[in-house]
Amino acid sequence: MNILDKIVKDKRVEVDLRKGLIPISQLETSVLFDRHSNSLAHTLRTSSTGIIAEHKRRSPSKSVINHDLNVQDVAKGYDQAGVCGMSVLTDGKYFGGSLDDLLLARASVKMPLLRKEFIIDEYQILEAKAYGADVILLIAAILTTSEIKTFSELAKSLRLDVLLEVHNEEELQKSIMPSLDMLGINNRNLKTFEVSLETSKKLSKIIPDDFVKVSESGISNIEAIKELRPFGYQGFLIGENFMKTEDPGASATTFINALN
Ligand SMILES: O=P(O)(O)OC[C@@H](O)[C@@H](O)c1c[nH]c2ccccc12
Repeated sequence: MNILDKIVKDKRVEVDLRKGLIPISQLETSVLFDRHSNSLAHTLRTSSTGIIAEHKRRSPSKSVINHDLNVQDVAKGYDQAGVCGMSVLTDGKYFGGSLDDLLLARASVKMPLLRKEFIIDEYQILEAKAYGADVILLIAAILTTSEIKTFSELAKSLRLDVLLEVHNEEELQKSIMPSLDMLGINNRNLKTFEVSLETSKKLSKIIPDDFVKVSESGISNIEAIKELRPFGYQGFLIGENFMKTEDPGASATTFINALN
């Protein structure tokens, strides 16, 4: 079993437990459920930098990245740096995150927040809304075409943006549909952890222009961004490069200043 299969197997158990404890009717009464969300796709379309900065304490590929920070400090730092949005990992077992991280980030900043999660059930989309997300991630490698359709349409009905992540042409072909806002090309293969910017370059050619293109993972310098822009990318998702430093916000500021 590869790591992605393991994560999904654990996730199904976790989601069933959550559902048993907190009914959907309770999620819908959250004060955040009626909050007007901010569109990340719109922000990226009008931005000159396109940086989406991630909060990630650890990962299966790198183990510990940073366990010493408060998510609210990281969020405020990223906000001051002028990033377009923040991605908050909410998976606990493999990434050391939680829905509380999302809630605390929401309480700290107004910018678009992405719930970075392995979504396999509609329930998690309602949770995303209830905990203050503006955007959800859907990972094509773990979903069927019909799930992508149902999940993205539910997200749209809640006024959440949808970032659909793919790693190869087959995943892209099975996923393209009008209920998506952004297409994310993951430079990291989630099954083998191999990282290559070539993945973004190669797949850019077959992404229709209606979607905002986001390049994800393994971006560690501004040269990578300059290399990817000519391929039509308007969004760049960066985690470890910022999170491995003592002050991710300051690192994002330096990075963005160098880009301008
Ligand atoms: O830390 P990096 O290499 O900059 O990558 C960030 C982000 O792209 C990565 O965390 C990610 C992309 N897709 C995912 C899906 C699940 C968990 C994590 C991810």
